[in-house]
Amino acid sequence: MRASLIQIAVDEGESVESRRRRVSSLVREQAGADLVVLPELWTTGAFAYEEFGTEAEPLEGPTYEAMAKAASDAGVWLHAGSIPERDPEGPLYNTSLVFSPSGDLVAAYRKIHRFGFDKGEAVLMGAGRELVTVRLPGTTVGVATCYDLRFPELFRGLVDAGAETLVVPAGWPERRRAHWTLLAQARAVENQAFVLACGTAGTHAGVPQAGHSIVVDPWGEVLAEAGAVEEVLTVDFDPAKVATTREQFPALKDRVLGLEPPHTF
Ligand SMILES: NC(=O)CCC(=O)C(=O)O
Repeated sequence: MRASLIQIAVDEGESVESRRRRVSSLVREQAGADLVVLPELWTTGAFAYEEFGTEAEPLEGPTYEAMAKAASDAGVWLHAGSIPERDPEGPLYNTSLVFSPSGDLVAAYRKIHRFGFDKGEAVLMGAGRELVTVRLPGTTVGVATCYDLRFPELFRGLVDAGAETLVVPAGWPERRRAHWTLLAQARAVENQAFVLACGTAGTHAGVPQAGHSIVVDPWGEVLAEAGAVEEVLTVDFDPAKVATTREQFPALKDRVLGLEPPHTF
């Protein structure tokens, strides 16, 4: 299976419309890949809080239209990263979109863990409540977004739902790049799954982005890692390695569930 992670530079000098056109072209150039992955909130930037409201779009808005067309033009499965979604009956959401090679929307995932503690995304957006997996030929993909990477129970839920490949679009800052790499490897090892984590490059809202998109195999080996600037990271991987890893080192089968409540002495 060939995956291309497009690590987009999200800088303030470029308009959303221009970036959308540029990203559409980049997706089209990936014809021949099986799966293409884009980062989190690449239209605005994950830290450009002031733009969430002004650039929010309905689920089937301009980014949906552009990405559906780009996926079908390229004939690829496209995890189009996330958009600030305006729900006509609710708050904004940080929503990921997944398209089939014919350009049909096959999944939408509203980010569950919002970043910012008492500001930013955490107060400007609503929280999703549903885990999402998508059946692709050869592998079941579980989706999560950026800050979700810090919450192992979400990923274990995806594995329990059949996920073998974990796809994580992000807008991760340079300041915490060490956490990004470590957490991507940890989620791969503990879940014996591939992790495809696609971040942004550039600087927006004064926050330099980490880049360093990464693909990790179920044994925790880094198959490919991007640098700091905009780049397409292409990797070939064998989804069957999930089953062999889980058979040969069956740690997932040793889980002990339903423990008694803690005993405090
Ligand atoms: N956009 C995000 O979710 C940022 C997450 C982050 O910076 C962190 O977890 O650290």
